[in-house]
Amino acid sequence: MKTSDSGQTGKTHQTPGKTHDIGILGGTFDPIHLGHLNPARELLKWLGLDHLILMPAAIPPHKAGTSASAQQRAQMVKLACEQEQVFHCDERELKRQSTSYTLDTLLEIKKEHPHQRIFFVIGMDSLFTFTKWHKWQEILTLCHLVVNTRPGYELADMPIDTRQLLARHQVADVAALKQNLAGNIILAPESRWDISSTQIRQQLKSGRDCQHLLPAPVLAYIRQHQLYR
Ligand SMILES: Nc1ncnc2c1ncn2[C@@H]1O[C@H](COP(=O)(O)OP(=O)(O)OP(=O)(O)O)[C@@H](O)[C@H]1O
Ligand SMILES: O=C(O)c1ccc[n+]([C@@H]2O[C@H](COP(=O)([O-])O)[C@@H](O)[C@H]2O)c1
Repeated sequence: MKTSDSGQTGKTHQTPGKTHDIGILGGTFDPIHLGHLNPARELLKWLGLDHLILMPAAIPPHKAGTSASAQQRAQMVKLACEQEQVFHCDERELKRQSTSYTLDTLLEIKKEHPHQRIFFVIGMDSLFTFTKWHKWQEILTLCHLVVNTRPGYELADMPIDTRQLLARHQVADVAALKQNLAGNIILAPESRWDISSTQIRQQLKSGRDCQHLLPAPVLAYIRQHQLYR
């Protein structure tokens, strides 16, 4: 598949008559799994997007390390995208030689698309640490945050910082979100997928079956390259 200068795969990004809003799901994707893809697919319709960008992090800011290399993780994301036209892989973070800060990525995208609204999609676990992210206030000047529910991370258990963040930035519905270019947080409808990359890595290591947890081509790649053993 062709890659454009921005590092994005060569699929069409904007369909005439459809929204030009940009949706991005960033992740370590070590490996990408159905807990990423299933809620992401449901979000498309809800947000009125025609596609979603999957952005593999080369050097994830808050993780001690990764098991698969950045190239292998990106390759698995690309395999997942080949299966579904609504997902596009953007490899720009792999091209930077530094920590994959979301702010840097958003600044680049905003420069390329100054008038487009950006929805940055995260899971509830990421929301709970968002106020520890690099220059998080500045991130909120560039995008809206769209938060997926995630088993094990309940609203009732949210840290005080997150509670205060939501008090200032949360909106109740997509119509309200679309009144602003950036700065809001919205909680997506309940979509519970009790799947994590950690769980998959552990299951693969102990020889257990994972085929119900990730796309078949991704599992085939893992086997072919003997990852997570
Ligand atoms: N099952 C899930 N439901 C909702 N969001 C998820 C789920 N799994 C991951 N996410 C979100 O997707 C983004 C990327 O996650 P990441 O690639 O770190 O996967 P992970 O399963 O959390 O990995 P690990 O277990 O290695 O920490 C994060 O914002 C995370 O919150
Ligand atoms: O910019 C930051 O400080 C920052 C801190 C933690 C996570 N992120 C981004 O959030 C996304 C999910 O991260 P992770 O570690 O849960 O895979 C991914 O795109 C990361 O680059 C970004």
